[in-house]
Amino acid sequence: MLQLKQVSKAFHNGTKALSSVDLTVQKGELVILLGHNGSGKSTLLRTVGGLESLSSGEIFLDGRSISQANGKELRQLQKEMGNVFQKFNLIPNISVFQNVLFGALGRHPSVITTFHPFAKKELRESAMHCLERVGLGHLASRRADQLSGGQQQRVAIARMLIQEPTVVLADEPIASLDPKAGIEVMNLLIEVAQEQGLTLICTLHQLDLALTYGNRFVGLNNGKIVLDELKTNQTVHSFDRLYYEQKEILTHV
Ligand SMILES: Nc1ncnc2c1ncn2[C@@H]1O[C@H](COP(=O)(O)OP(=O)(O)OP(=O)(O)O)[C@@H](O)[C@H]1O
Repeated sequence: MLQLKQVSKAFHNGTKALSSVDLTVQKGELVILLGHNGSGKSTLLRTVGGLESLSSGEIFLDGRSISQANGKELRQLQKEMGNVFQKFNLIPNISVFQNVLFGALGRHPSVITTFHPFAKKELRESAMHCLERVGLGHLASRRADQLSGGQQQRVAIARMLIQEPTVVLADEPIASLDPKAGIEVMNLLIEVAQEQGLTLICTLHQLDLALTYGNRFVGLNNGKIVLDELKTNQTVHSFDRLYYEQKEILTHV
């Protein structure tokens, strides 16, 4: 379980990106974070991921504080949280297979044992299994920069899977993709999250896709939570209402 308690974040330039955010996400929930540009979505994900300090408040993963953790504790917590970014962040001039192995560094923290040509058989099998899971086993030896955007994001998902996280933080994972590739990647992300019981927090700008994929919707405006709804039969109607009556608080679609 992930818990944000009265989380606020102000940057040095005075921008208040998050204000008194309270949010509890249960294991296995698929939360879609909505909000217009600058509403605080990325900052929220970065604070949960321990990449950004808090101005006040506290964040817990299964009762352990992320925001108060020391270096070693934070690295342990970060191993349990996988990231998928808008920019795929692959290493361009090495193979797809080696990019996936990079995700295992959290579990096998020695670069030598991870990347040695005779890296542990179990680790190599695991990387191949993750690549096959995202439908790219046949491209294992190809250079990462020779893949399409959709394929690169699949590799990023395989790299996240080998890490064996319990929580996945996905920041606009399909924003760089064309609509068809974007839907394929979202389908994959949701499938693997459901298969493995992962908790997913994903920012999206498209309300229609949010409704398709989320089972809970959290809306941010000016760093504050202004919407928190579970998906029910009524959700579509409530979104219609929110969209037409208060669309400025959600997303410009
Ligand atoms: N490192 C930083 N230094 C100063 N201000 C920042 C920094 N990062 C973000 N901000 C500001 O904090 C606010 C929230 O930004 P954030 O990136 O979290 O929004 P967002 O909802 O993810 O936006 P987008 O949809 O455009 O990605 C914005 O006003 C932004 O300009």
